[in-house]
Amino acid sequence: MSDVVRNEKHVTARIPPVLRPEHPSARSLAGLVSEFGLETSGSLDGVEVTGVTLSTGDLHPGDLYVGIHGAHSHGASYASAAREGGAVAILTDPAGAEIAKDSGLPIVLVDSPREALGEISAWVYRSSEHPPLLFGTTGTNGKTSVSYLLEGILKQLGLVTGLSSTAERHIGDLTVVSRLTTPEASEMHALLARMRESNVRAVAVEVSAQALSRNRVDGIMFDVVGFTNLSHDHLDDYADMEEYFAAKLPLFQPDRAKRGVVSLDTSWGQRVVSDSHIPVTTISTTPGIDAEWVTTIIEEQATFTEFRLSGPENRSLTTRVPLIGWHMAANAALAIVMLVEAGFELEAIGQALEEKGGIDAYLPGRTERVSGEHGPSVYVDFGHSPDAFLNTLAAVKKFTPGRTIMVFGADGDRDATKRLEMGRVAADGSDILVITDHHPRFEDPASIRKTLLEGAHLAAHQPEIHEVSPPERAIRTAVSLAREGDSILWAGPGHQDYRDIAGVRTPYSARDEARAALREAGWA
Ligand SMILES: CC(=O)N[C@H]1[C@@H](OP(=O)(O)OP(=O)(O)OC[C@H]2O[C@@H](n3ccc(=O)[nH]c3=O)[C@H](O)[C@@H]2O)O[C@H](CO)[C@@H](O)[C@@H]1O[C@H](C)C(=O)N[C@@H](C)C(=O)N[C@H](CCC(=O)O)C(=O)O
Ligand SMILES: Nc1ncnc2c1ncn2[C@@H]1O[C@H](COP(=O)(O)OP(=O)(O)OP(=O)(O)O)[C@@H](O)[C@H]1O
Repeated sequence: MSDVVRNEKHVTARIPPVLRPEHPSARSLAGLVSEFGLETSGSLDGVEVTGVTLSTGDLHPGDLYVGIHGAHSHGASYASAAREGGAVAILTDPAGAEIAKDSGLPIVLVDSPREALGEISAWVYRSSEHPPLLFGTTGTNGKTSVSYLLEGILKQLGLVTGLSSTAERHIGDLTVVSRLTTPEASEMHALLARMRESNVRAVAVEVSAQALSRNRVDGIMFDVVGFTNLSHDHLDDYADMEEYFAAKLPLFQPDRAKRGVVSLDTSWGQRVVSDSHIPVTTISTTPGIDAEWVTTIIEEQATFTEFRLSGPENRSLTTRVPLIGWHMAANAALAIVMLVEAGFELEAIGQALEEKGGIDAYLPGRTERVSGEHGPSVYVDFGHSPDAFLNTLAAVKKFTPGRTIMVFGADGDRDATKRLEMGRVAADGSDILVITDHHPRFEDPASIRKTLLEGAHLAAHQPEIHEVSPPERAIRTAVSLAREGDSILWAGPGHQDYRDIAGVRTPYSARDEARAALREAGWA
């Protein structure tokens, strides 16, 4: 029951905690104000700051509470609550200063608190002093995978590592489930400070487009950044693909990163190369694409993909990634070249990997096989875009002598324009399709399913189609239809431990549901 919070109305999954330094050092507020040349009101005498937060829900005594103009309210309206919780001052914009003027807290004024947050948090937490090696990965698909693979290889090279991803944050052996893909800047710098306490030497950070648009990695200089690919997603946040692409680009500029590695597997990669102002090297898995590093698939098995990575000066390495699909080899190769760009010798990487027969990494909910020796193979995956479906279905089909059954739904209150294409790609690549619900949030799940069905009917290939709600029933339907030799791909939920139903985080694990469905069907 430790991951579950009960209240009178609902059972909700616990919101994971923010990782902060255990022994923060106090910094004088007057020092901060003079360092950044800021205007203030109220007395700063003797005020010491030990942390920074954007949210009263995460507040610690000694915090500088930062009031941002949010989508629903102005953070400054919680200034009194922040003071009661032990905040020592508020940093906000002029509108926020007006709102917070009677809170009794000293006010530090900036034009844009979000834009100031990264540098100020870095100063408070001293996180940019002697930083670890920092790797940042962006792109539509593969960010989490590249980050876990980077972390795995760095561990094999003997380093104490850290990870910030959609699924989890890691500090050495400590694991905490994530909230956002990329945490807010105040949380990011707190995380880096905590990592320093644990002697972390290298950190893999997943950087979403939203993070770049919302200043979440400000105050960080990445040693190497990587670009995986760009395809249709997040067009609820961005007007079109051009705008979505433009949101990713700042990561490849000198104020954020020293070097970059860009995959040319989607044509957007070439655009990153042209528009970046840092030294970049290129990589490709696609035959015929002219890149400095080339990945060639050598062998594909149900438990691994073996590939050769060849680069400049006749350097090459052959290794295995413990995952299926060319895209996972592409992710692993990108991670290796990012390490080379950070100064690791390819030969040393090869030797370290050889000791375990390849890359040693566990990626929760990324084409994760949850079935046993007998019965259908069941994979739970985090794919929630047409391109992710395409690649994952192709990988699963390679190891499926029988029929491919796909179970999926779509996010409510997120990019609705991709739903038709998700339905079409899913239908094209499967023999049986079970359309179900994912996180409906505040949308009507039946209307989401209707659009997915319409998309499925647009496909050139028409599988047997079932519409089953909720997903607990859908996976049981899929298992009941499956035979030995068939595969079930359940795309969407991946590692997640809850479903968002009308704003309530209902505890839920697709991996556990799938295992239960198999057991009930006698396939345990
Ligand atoms: C849409 C969006 O960006 N929302 C972010 C925003 O919340 P908001 O604007 O709705 O905040 P609000 O409710 O108006 O409140 C204003 C401020 O008052 C604070 N507050 C509010 C209430 C209270 O009691 N006390 C309090 O302190 C809030 O923390 C906030 O700072 O500011 C919050 C920081 O305080 C963020 O956590 C929150 O991210 C939400 C959770 C979110 O879902 N963001 C999405 C868009 C996102 O970033 N997604 C990407 C996905 C990437 C991928 O899939 O590849 C990601 O990186 O995770
Ligand atoms: N290089 C790739 N190319 C295309 N699809 C991929 C690639 N890597 C992973 N995928 C697909 O995308 C899904 C999500 O992978 P991953 O979590 O690594 O991506 P992500 O960029 O972190 O996604 P998100 O932004 O949602 O966190 C996988 O489960 C798989 O279906």
